[in-house]
Amino acid sequence: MQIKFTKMHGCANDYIYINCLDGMPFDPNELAKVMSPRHFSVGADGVVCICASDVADAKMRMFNLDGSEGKMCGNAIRCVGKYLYDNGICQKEEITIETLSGIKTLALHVEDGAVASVTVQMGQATFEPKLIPIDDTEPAILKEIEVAGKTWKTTAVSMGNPHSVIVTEGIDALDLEKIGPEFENLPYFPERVNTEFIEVVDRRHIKMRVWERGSGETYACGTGACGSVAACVKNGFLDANEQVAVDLIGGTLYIKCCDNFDIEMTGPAKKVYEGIFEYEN
Ligand SMILES: N[C@@H](CCC[C@H](N)C(=O)O)C(=O)O
Repeated sequence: MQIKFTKMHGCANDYIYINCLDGMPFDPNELAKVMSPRHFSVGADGVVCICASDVADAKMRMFNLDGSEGKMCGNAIRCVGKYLYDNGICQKEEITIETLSGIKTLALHVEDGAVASVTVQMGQATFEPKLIPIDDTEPAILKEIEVAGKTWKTTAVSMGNPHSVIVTEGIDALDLEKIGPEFENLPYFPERVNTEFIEVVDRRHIKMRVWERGSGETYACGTGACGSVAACVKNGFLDANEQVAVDLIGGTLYIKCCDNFDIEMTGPAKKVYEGIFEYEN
């Protein structure tokens, strides 16, 4: 079977985008496992299928490198907006996308006829699973966990998908290939977890590295950046209603967390190339 695809990325969190508006003639979990491995195949952090929706302009389904399905992907949803606009499928500057964690509204920022960046209303961050007691009158109490012989403080946040946010120092030196899998598979998170390692630079600026559930270390994670800013606001490191720059290996995302923890994310969306994959299934 020949599968036409477009390689795109948001802050170097790269996925293989497949137009499934007329149907999906393959098993997407299996396809993600075949197309994603770097050096042996197309190579990406996973596969994103752009599907028809009855309730929004389109539906996004995203699959991690290991074939597992994610409920939401902040970097991919911006690229889906760009794909729909630039290909003349939906040429509105405000569009809606259905995801497994609800319908998201996107504002597309168009330059020279093509989408350059996108602002997404990501919905509300919630402090779940309730790994830590949350008292609205006090900063969140960070849960102490033991991983790789060290004590870390984590705040669990859901952006529709699960995140464990760790504020620490010296994130550039962390050996994520070694410690990442231990965090991903902590018993607190039966569905595994995405883990963000954060350094607070100042009240408008943080640095982040991420170990993603199902994909390993990626150069950026949109939902992770949103969850991290929410956790930092909850714990008093950052202020609500201010735009915060989140520096990732692959670029910068701008995140605003409102008083009620509704989150807005702005970042780039880039197309790299189109191709045809010969799928021997
Ligand atoms: N890179 C993503 C998140 C992808 C899904 C995640 N690995 C999960 O399984 O929850 C983003 O930009 O948000």
